[in-house]
Amino acid sequence: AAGAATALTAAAVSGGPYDLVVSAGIGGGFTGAAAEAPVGSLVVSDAIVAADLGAETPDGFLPVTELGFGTVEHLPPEPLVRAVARATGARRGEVLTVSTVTGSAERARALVALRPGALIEAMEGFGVAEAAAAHGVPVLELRAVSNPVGPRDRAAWRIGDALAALADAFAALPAALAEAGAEVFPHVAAAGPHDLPDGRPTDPQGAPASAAPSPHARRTP
Ligand SMILES: O=C(O)c1cccc(C(=O)CC[C@H]2O[C@@H](n3cnc4c(=O)[nH]cnc43)[C@H](O)[C@@H]2O)c1
Repeated sequence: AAGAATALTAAAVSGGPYDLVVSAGIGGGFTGAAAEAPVGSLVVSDAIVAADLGAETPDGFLPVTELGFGTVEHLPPEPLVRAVARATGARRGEVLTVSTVTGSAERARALVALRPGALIEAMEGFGVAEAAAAHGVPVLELRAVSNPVGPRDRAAWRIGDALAALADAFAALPAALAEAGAEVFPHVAAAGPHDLPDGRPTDPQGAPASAAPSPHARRTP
């Protein structure tokens, strides 16, 4: 989140602001719920949810929104979610941000009871989404399932498989961005294909046609 905030600020100050923030990585897939995400599958967020941001009370968990401040979810643009799900084959659902990796079936059930639309949990998305929201930039979370959510079993983690699925998804992302196009990025479409901040031409997906790295497609820590 700190890296995303810093990169967004630096880009805005230098006159080449980002058009989209993507929080990507591996995560734990919920199983046994109405919808589930098996190991190796991909999930694209239709909501990025801070699942444990709030207060515990004798009567149960209260999200910060019920305490009267803050927010617990950010909603990526629907046309973008649709296009990314189609282009990558990802399941679409809620991506939970937690501060502790879930380690019991009881906690997994509690999370699904709290957020029945949850497909996957990870640790960074909500903070990244907060940074994007502060800059008015749309955000998306894309996760590949490395492990089932539930009793801790490090031997069951399949990080290599998940990262391979994520790399495949990124290869399909430019087509999804082009499909979502003007609906999600009207200012980019209005600027035309030759209007990158440094004047370089773009390819049909809006990426720089040259081999040089794009100011619109940078990675942050
Ligand atoms: O439990 C361990 O022994 C252990 C060893 C290495 C790494 C971890 C992590 O917690 C890595 C967290 C990292 O991966 C994402 N992630 C992956 N699976 C989950 C999950 O089931 N719940 C939450 N986060 C997960 C997370 O976003 C971090 O980037 C643990």
